[in-house]
Amino acid sequence: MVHLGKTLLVANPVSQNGNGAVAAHRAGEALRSRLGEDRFDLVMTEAPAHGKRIAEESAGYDTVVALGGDGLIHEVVNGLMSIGEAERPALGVLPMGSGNDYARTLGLSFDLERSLKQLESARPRLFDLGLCNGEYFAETLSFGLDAAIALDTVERRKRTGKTGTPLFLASGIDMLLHHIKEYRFTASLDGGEPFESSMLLFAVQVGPTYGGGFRICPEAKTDDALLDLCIAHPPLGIPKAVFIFLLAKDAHHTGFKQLEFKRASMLRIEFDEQPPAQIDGEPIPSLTYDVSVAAHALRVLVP
Ligand SMILES: Nc1ncnc2c1ncn2[C@@H]1O[C@H](COP(=O)(O)OP(=O)(O)OP(=O)(O)O)[C@@H](O)[C@H]1O
Repeated sequence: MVHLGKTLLVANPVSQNGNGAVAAHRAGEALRSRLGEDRFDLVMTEAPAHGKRIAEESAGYDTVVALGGDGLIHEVVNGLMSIGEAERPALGVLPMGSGNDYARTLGLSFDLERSLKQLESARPRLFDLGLCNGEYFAETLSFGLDAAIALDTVERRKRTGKTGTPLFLASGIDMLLHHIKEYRFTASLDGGEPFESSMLLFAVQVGPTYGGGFRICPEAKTDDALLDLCIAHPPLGIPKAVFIFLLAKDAHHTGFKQLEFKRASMLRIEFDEQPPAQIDGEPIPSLTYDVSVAAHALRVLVP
């Protein structure tokens, strides 16, 4: 644990429907006793966007551990990336979200005691980030149907208290049945000739999953300096769309001819009409998206 160095724990007390608060105290006690009083601090986020501001000020630390879900990790990553490389702390994660896609990509347990043990023996590795319209993403950026699902889960969780896969399945089925829509776009990959097309879903992934474990780009690697894309083209009827969506949970969707898989380190997408769009589960509304990979940009602690 000494290898974490001076450590700041940034915890979202409202993550996972409020479980984050108790988990933060437990993790805080464990880390403080192992690292020592003078090498550990804990700050709870007080509102959306606070996690980013805390991380922006973390240059004196060796490690910043985010305890929360993908939303908090997104904020902390963006805060860390505002610090110059030489002073930038490494990122650690204690998963306490409802989707936990980044934690899944890192191979972390969702059980706090186990993830604390994993952090103890973790080693830093340089991982890629995505960058979209000036905002970094750790795992996922997507447009259309899958973004509508991701954004719907936030409202639905408040309404129903559902979390994890049941939450994403409920949102997914509802969006597929009632909100499936085509969007026309012009895209250019790696500075190449722009092409026009239509999509129902367009995912740009650093890691393989989104939506609480849907393996949309199963081959995506976090350190290959490339973004993995999955584009679902119309026509795609509702029954088939539901079928493919369910198959994607276990990465059995890749053979369908409506799905196109690509890799790029840079892309520009212009939509005719603003689609639902999410970046690590948070909305990112626009008509034009300039996306690139920030290769090996962040030291991340992995077991
Ligand atoms: N004290 C707070 N009060 C209200 N919202 C907060 C607070 N701290 C952070 N947030 C916001 O809570 C949102 C959700 O947090 P987080 O991602 O940590 O958990 P989650 O939604 O349970 O998990 P996941 O993103 O994996 O589904 C984030 O957008 C964050 O900005």
